[in-house]
Amino acid sequence: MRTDDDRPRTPDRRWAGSDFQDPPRTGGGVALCGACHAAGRCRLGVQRERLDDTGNAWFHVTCPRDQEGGPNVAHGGWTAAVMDECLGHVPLLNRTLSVTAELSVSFVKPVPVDRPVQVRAWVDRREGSRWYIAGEMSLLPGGAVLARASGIWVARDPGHFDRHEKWLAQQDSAGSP
Ligand SMILES: CCCCCCCCCCCC(=O)SCCNC(=O)CCNC(=O)[C@H](O)C(C)(C)COP(=O)(O)OP(=O)(O)OC[C@H]1O[C@@H](n2cnc3c(N)ncnc32)[C@H](O)[C@@H]1OP(=O)(O)O
Repeated sequence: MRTDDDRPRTPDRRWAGSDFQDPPRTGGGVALCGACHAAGRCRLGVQRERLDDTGNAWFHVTCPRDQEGGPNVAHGGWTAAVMDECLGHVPLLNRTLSVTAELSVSFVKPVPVDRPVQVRAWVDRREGSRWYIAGEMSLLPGGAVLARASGIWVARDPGHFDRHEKWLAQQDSAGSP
């Protein structure tokens, strides 16, 4: 009987012909990752995104109730994931595929669930293939800062995921230690 562990690992047809630099987007302009494409929405609660003409990227986000940690506040993992997602969309909004190499998050205040918050993200600088990106999450409508993040995203060519599949197959064929 086939199990999840021996399913074929080649990317399925959702990615066929994709250049990974122009992923599917929601009506609110939100770029969708693989699992969220299947769900038809960003499961983290990112509802709108846009890049303005000064280089700032703006995101409207609501923490879903199923990401609650303490009473009525977000799990810290949700906050970190949203900052990874939003900051990682900045290269995509500039038509560049990248992956997160480093991410640092400061949790300034608890993030309320079921209440819209805003994330602003921007490029601090670029060096070689590295994008140094920062951002902050703030409460609406007052603008109190809830979280700050910064990190490094590394630009990748579209062969990144194929190379990973080959690397993984090599690991598997090497057998257990
Ligand atoms: C698809 C549509 C979805 C659509 C929508 C989805 C959007 C999702 C947004 C969230 C993004 C993610 O979570 S991505 C998922 C989480 N991240 C990952 O899976 C990444 C896993 N790590 C890796 O693949 C690798 O370690 C890399 C690519 C980061 C680095 O690989 P590498 O083999 O070392 O690459 P290499 O060519 O030697 O180095 C490239 C450049 O990166 C620098 N570099 C390498 N590692 C690091 C590091 N830890 N911190 C800083 N810089 C580093 C090197 O100095 C070099 O700079 P220079 O000399 O070129 O200047």
